[in-house]
Formats: sequence, C-alpha cells, structure tokens
Amino acid sequence: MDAHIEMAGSDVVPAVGNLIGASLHLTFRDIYYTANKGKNARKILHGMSGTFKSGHLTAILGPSGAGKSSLMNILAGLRTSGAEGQIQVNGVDRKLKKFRKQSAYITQEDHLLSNLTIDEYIMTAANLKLGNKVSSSERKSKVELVMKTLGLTHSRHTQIGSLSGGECKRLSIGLELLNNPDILFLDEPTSGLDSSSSLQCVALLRDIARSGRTVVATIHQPSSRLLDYFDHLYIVASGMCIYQGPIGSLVPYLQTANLECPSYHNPADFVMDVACGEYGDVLPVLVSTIENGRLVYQEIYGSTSVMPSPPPKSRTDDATDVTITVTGNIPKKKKIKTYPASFHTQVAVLLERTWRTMWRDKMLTKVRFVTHFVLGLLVDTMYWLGGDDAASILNNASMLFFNLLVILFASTMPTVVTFPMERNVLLREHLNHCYCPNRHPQKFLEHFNMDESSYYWSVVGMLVFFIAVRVTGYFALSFKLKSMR
Ligand SMILES: Nc1ncnc2c1ncn2[C@@H]1O[C@H](COP(=O)(O)OP(=O)(O)OP(=O)(O)O)[C@@H](O)[C@H]1O
Repeated sequence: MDAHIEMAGSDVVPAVGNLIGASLHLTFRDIYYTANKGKNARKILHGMSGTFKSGHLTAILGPSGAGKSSLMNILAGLRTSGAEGQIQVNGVDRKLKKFRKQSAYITQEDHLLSNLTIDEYIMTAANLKLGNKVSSSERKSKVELVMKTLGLTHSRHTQIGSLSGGECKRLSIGLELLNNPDILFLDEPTSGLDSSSSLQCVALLRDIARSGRTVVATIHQPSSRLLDYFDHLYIVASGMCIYQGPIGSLVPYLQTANLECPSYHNPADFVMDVACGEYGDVLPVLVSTIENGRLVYQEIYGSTSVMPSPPPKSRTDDATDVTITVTGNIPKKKKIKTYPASFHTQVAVLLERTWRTMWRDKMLTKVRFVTHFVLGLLVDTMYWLGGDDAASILNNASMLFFNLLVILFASTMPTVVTFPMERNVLLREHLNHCYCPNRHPQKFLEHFNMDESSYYWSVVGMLVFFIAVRVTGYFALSFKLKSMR
C-alpha cells in the first residue's frame, strides 16, 4: 500500500467507527427484469439470487452489458417496473419507502455544483438532510466528522470545480453518509479515477463497510490489488450469476469447472474472459453450480452452501413489482414525515446556496443582467407612451401580461432546459428523501411515456410557442397602434 492510501486509511478508520450503521443484510431471490413492453420487450435478468451482508464490501463484477447496473438499480429500488422477485432486509420483505431512508445510491457521475466549497456543500446538505431536530452544534460536529472521515479537511475551502476526481467522489460519498445510511450502493465508484485514487476510494468504502454497513459497488476491470479490498464477489454474466463468494475462493471455484487461471494472472481478468465466452460455453455449468446465486461458495470447505430461504407466502406490493410477505394483521399505515427540514429551512438554505452560486458565477449573472436590460428596452419601445391615453387600457393590460410571461419563462427556462442533466441528482436525492421524495423524475418520464429525445422536443415546442406568442403579440400591437393613430 502506498503512502497515500495508508494516510487515508489511518484517517478514516477511527472516524468511520463513530458513524456506526445498523446491520442490514440484503437478500434477493429469483430476480427477473424485462426492459420495455410489448414488441420491444427484452429480458435482461434471468432469476438471479444472492445475499449481501452488512460489514462486507461487495463487488458486482461482470462484462459490459451483463446486467450489473440493472441488478443494482432494482435492489436499490430505483427500478421497479418490469422487475420481479423477492428482496428482503434481515429476512423481512423490503418496504420501499423505509428502504429508501435506510439506503443511499451514489451514481457514476458526480453531479456537484462547481462554485461551492466542500465546507459549504456539506453544510448545506447537513442542513437539509438532518433538519431542525438536530442542533446547529451537532450538525457542525457531524460535518467535521464526515470531512475527517473522507480526508477532505485540508481542502475544505476549495471550490468543487478545482477538486481532483478522487476528492469529488469522496465528497459524493460523504454527502450520502450525512444521514447515516445502513446500505450504500455505488455505481462504478472508481470510474475515471487513477489507480492510486481508486485504491483510496475502495479503502474508504471498506472502512465504511467495517462500521456495520452493507456496501455494494459495481466495478469494471479491477486490478488484483483493488480486488483484495473486497470481501465478497458477485459475478454477473448475461443476466445470471456465475459466482458468489469470497475473492480467495474464486480460482478454486473456477477449477471445479476445469477453468485453470494461469499463474500470475489477475483472477478478475480471467473470470471476465470466461464471462465473455472466451473459454467456451461454460456459463450454464457455472450458473447451475452456484444455482444462479442461491448458493455461496465457501472458501474454507471448498463447497457451496445454501442461502437462508425466505418465507414463501407473498403478495405484490403496490409500490413495486417485488413481492412482499403477508403475515398476521396488516398494521395501520403511519403517516411518514418525508422532509427532515421544515419548509422555511429548505427555502432559506436553498436561497442561500443559489445566491452563493449566482454571485460566484459572474459570467452568468452578467449575461442575465444584459438579457433583462435588452428585454426591458424592447418592451419599452413596444409600449412607449401606451399608458398616457385612457383608450390604451388594453395595451397596459397586454404589457402587464407580457411582463408576467417574461418573468415566468426567464426563471423557469434554465431549470427546464437542464432538467435531463439534473435528473440523476434529483434521483439520488429522491432515494435519500432529501428534497423531493414524492417526485420521481424517471417515473415522471415513464408515466408520460417520454424518453429524453421527446423531452427535448417538448422543450423546443415550448420555445416555439413562446416565440410565436411574442411575434403575434408584437404584430397585433403595432397593428392596433397604427389603427389608433
Ligand atoms: N431500457 C432498456 N431497454 C433495452 N435494453 C436495456 C434497457 N436497459 C438496459 N438494457 C440492456 O440491458 C443490458 C444490461 O444493461 P446494464 O446497464 O445493466 O449493464 P451493465 O452490466 O451495467 O453494463 P456497463 O458495465 O456497460 O454499465 C444491456 O445490454 C443494455 O443494453
């Protein structure tokens, strides 16, 4: 381990120890996933099972297009339509609403506002996620702890735009750690990082797992050094599980199917080649040996053991396609308070954040000033002396209407146009019940059967409509002015 990693490790372990997570074991059984409906339906996952234990860092490994992200999205509750199967937390069927509070999902790309410093970013997130019930001093100490945990204390006053890829990734992880999730899902946390930063990031994840959390990460082509940090390996090929168990047992397991990993060869590279079919059609053998993830390959005994079996009776949960078990009386629905921070706190915190980003983004602010000034001049020329005459009362009304339109569109347009880019951020925040627990952007698009291209077309349509309203308004007004003269 190089000096860089050791520094991160020694910084991280005691600090993470203070952020203890409840032990939640995640078990899933017979997960099927079909993308799209009707003619375009495509089966992606074929009855996968598995178990991810708390205190373990699990890697989901597999070639591109094998179904890693699909599986993780289903387990995280991000994807529900088209998915079937049973998902349990500590042997009890997953309740999606509760599970979203217990888990966090960190996407591959870091969607961070570049103008804020680490300090400001974490404090803003703490104010929103921890809410008013946690005192200001407690919030501050939690922020300090998270920064120390992630080794970000030294760069606390650096703006996000100037951070390295590794620091951005650690910040994304830190933001999710604030509300102390018990299960952490990470989609390709090492993508775009150099080997040293990747090791540092995975070492951090292992320390987080050691504090009693379940940490699951999809990973692409890990080096053998990186692989050593993981406790548990779950290998996916063509939507099925071909191995589940400790890293050290992978090579002996492959030997049972007459697949000999060459000496000094990275087992991860070898198993990827196997998964891609370079060693013949061995996938059915491997899938049936491990029973598509129902079994865990044991390192010590060189054998497989059966996962704890979930109870059989089930009905379909209305929020998901995943089945849930019915036992005894159904408890009365409790009203769950979705926002930790009050409405006023949210408004105040977000206004402050917006003000900071606007103030620091001088270029955008100048462009906005110029745009409004030019628009103001245009409106002025169009309605010049319109209000002097009582007969022009209609012009006054139309000017007020026009101004309202400008204010409305000018303020909503940036949000509307950047919505697809922001979608992942919203999605993540949605999962953590941060700001918008009931507004699921992906669901919103699915509901209206919209993909991103149709979304863009609707934005273009709105723009055309806006321009048409303005042009007709202008001609109608000049015609009216002429007829009045
Ligand atoms: N909505 C969809 N419609 C059609 N095909 C889909 C859809 N979603 C996923 N797929 C397909 O399912 C397969 C698995 O996708 P997934 O993103 O889970 O793979 P992956 O293992 O995570 O790949 P990568 O490592 O490249 O991200 C891919 O072939 C993908 O094209």
